[in-house]
Amino acid sequence: MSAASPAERRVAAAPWDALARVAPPLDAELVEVLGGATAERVVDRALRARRGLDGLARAVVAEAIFGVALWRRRLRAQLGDADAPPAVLLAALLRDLGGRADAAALAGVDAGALPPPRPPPAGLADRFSLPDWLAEEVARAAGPDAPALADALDRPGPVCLRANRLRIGRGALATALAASGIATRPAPLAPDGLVVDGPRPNVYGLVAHRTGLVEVQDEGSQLLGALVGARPGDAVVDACAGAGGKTLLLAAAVGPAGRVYAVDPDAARLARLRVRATRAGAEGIVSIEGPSAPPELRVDRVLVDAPCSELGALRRGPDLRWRLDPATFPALPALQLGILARAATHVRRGGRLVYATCTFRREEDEEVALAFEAAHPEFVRAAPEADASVVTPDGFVRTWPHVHDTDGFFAAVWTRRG
Ligand SMILES: C[S@@+](CC[C@H](N)C(=O)[O-])C[C@H]1O[C@@H](n2cnc3c(N)ncnc32)[C@H](O)[C@@H]1O
Repeated sequence: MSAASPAERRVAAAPWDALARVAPPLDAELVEVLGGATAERVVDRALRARRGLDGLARAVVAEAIFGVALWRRRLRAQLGDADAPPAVLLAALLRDLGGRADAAALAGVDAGALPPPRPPPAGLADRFSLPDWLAEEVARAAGPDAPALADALDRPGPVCLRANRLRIGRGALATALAASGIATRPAPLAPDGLVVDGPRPNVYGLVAHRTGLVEVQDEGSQLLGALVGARPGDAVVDACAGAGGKTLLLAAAVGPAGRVYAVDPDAARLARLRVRATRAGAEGIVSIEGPSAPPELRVDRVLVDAPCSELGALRRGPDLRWRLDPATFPALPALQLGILARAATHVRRGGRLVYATCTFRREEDEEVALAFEAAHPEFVRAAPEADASVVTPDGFVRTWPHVHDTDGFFAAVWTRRG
């Protein structure tokens, strides 16, 4: 068995002493999260029901609920009990990953309820608490790096911010954040990105956020937006805009003289996009509800941030892996190829097309890109304008949680023959 991994050490570093001050115990919340409720919402409700808690106790409530949600498979394996009650799983989290001798008392269970400790499991699925199908995907995608990738998916990742160029530059934003006690450093892969150093701040409570100076956006997501290469005055189609993470970046790049057509079939996501656009002062966004833009529209650049299996974004939630249904994956490549081919019709001659996903499944990534190229010789693969560390030998872009400390993204870039 190898030494403790960063994700395992992270559990051991939590301020577990504070759990003694958490009342009532978290049993009901642990039942909810193990039953399939969204971990973040369960934590919110748990904290609202215990308003008097100090900061450390609040932090430990989140660690306990997220920890049991994430590590459930590992804990059951170490207990040798697939039906262990939630409070016993919490005690096992504290003992077997947290290294706490007082685990049973802190978790509020009888010492006799905990079987003797076993050595940590060696297999990828049990050790890193992955469903079997995900362990197979991780092993297939990362080969000998599979334990490192699995470990990175078991950690929340840093908070990455994006300076809204319409309102402020990266350096000035860093100075403003420092004045609010938030230390940052420039994100190496994203020109407008700042990675937060130190404790996770409540970014949404900041004046800088309310006034549209800053967005929370993973560094890899910012990199994808930058690959589009949008310039001031450009017209861009964001073919799968969703709630607008990349739309807002594109709107900042094209500036007041440009246009971003934000297309998505999901009305609720587009509504969120419009609220965010107003806050960001992004006036050139035209939202289009539906599967595609009007057929006659021709633009300089098109981004297809396609719906996908989202395996590269699993560190965003400790419960996500248990809610995904791999039976839905085989239908994705045909959907992705259809969206890509339709969106490509909007690229003017000489214009640029970017296809992106947040997964590391080749079937949704390289294989979709290669099938598109084979059917559309008018699109020529272009060298991505990105740091060499994210460009694959085939000329695609790939970011990895365990290598770049970003979510796992894929991208392909083409130019339409002039
Ligand atoms: C990966 S998400 C987009 C995330 C967004 N670009 C961002 O940066 O925040 C994929 C989006 O594709 C949309 N979508 C689903 N089916 C679609 C289809 N057939 N055509 C176009 N978009 C679709 C979904 O509603 C979802 O918002």
